[in-house]
Formats: sequence, C-alpha cells, structure tokens
Amino acid sequence: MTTRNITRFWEWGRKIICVGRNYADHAKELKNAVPTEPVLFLKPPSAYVKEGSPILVPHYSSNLHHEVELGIVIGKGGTAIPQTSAMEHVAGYALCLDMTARDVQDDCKSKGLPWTLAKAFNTSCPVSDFISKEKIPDPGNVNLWLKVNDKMRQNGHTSQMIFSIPYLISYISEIISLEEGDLILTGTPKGVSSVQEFDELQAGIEDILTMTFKVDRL
Ligand SMILES: O=C([O-])CC(=O)C(=O)O
Ligand SMILES: [Mg+2]
Repeated sequence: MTTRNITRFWEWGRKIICVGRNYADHAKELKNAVPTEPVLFLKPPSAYVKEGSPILVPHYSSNLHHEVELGIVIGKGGTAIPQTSAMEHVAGYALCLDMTARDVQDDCKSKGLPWTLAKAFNTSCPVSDFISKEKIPDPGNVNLWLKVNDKMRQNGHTSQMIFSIPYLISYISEIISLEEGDLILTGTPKGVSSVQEFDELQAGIEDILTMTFKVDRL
C-alpha cells in the first residue's frame, strides 16, 4: 500500500480555496472596493501545475494575469476552527500563482456570473514544492515577489493582508470544512499584469524558495 505524503499535496485531489482582494493595494488597482468580509472562490485540483510543465493560456482569453500568493497547506482538518487554534491545522506552505483570465473575469463580473472560467481552468494553479512550517515561523510576515522575463512586477509582504491567516482558516472552515491536503490561497498583493506565450515567470518567497514557469498556448 502506498501512503500519501503531505509534501505532495497537489497529488491528493483535494480542494483549493482562494481568497480574493485580501490586499487593499490590489483591490484598488483593479478598482474594486476593499472588502469587509473575505471574498472566496474555488479552483479544482485539476488546476495544479508544477515546475517543468507550462502555464497554458486558455483559448478564450487574451489577457492572462499572474497573481503571486502564499498558499496554506492544511494538515489537520476541521469545521468551525477557532482562530486561537487555527495554526495547529496548518501542515505547511507553498508559493502559488492564481492565474486569472482577467478579460473573462471582467466579463463575468459585468454579467453577474461566477468566476469559474476566469480562475479554474487547467494550469490556473501553479505551485512550488511544499514548504515546512519550520521554514516560515511567521507566515504573516514574509515577502513575496514575482518577475516576468526578469522584470519585477509584484513585490509584496504578507503583513499587508487585510484578513490574517488564523482569521481566514476560522472563517472558511465555518462555511467549508477543511480537510487534510486542502490548499488555501491567501490573495495577491498589487502589481498584477498580463503574460503571453513564451514569457517566463519567476516567483519567490523570502530567501526560502524560487520557482520558474513558462507560459504556452494550447
Ligand atoms: O481576481 C482578483 O483580483 C481577486 C483575487 O484573486 C486576489 O485578490 O487575489
Ligand atoms: Mg488571487
């Protein structure tokens, strides 16, 4: 019998819960209101892509955006987890990209439709290797950055989050029970921009880890 290893969480087939507009500067750059409650949406596990495979631009989009985000990998599952014990449910972290077909999202927003086509397509969730909890003792206090073809586009800090990680775990788990192997994307800082076929994205978190992805078209 093979045992599942949390360090390969993307192979588990668990859910990906994303928080939108969790950085005021990013909400403002897209002319959205700064939220007073977390904005949530989902990606399916088929959205995962790992280094070595390309990020694919959906055929129906001509404006694919990068969003660099800190991902929380859930260890111990739970429902209505109190903020005070939330961090006990965290197995570790991952550096993640919330790839977004911005033109499609704008269209969905104007029509009052869900964001599925804009956010949940194949390869919309590039992820790094698993980062142990020990490597990030204070996840609310780390620098995240992203370069496109060597040009810095996003350079943010998780201390700028509107809703803290313990708050998000508690808030989400009241609505959607968390299970071991789930991933929470905690929102992106400002600086999102378009990427095209043949671009190279490089993202990093402190001096802990960097990852590189090529963009391709089907
Ligand atoms: O599409 C958006 O702007 C919402 C989002 O995912 C984020 O803020 O990270
Ligand atoms: Mg996002």
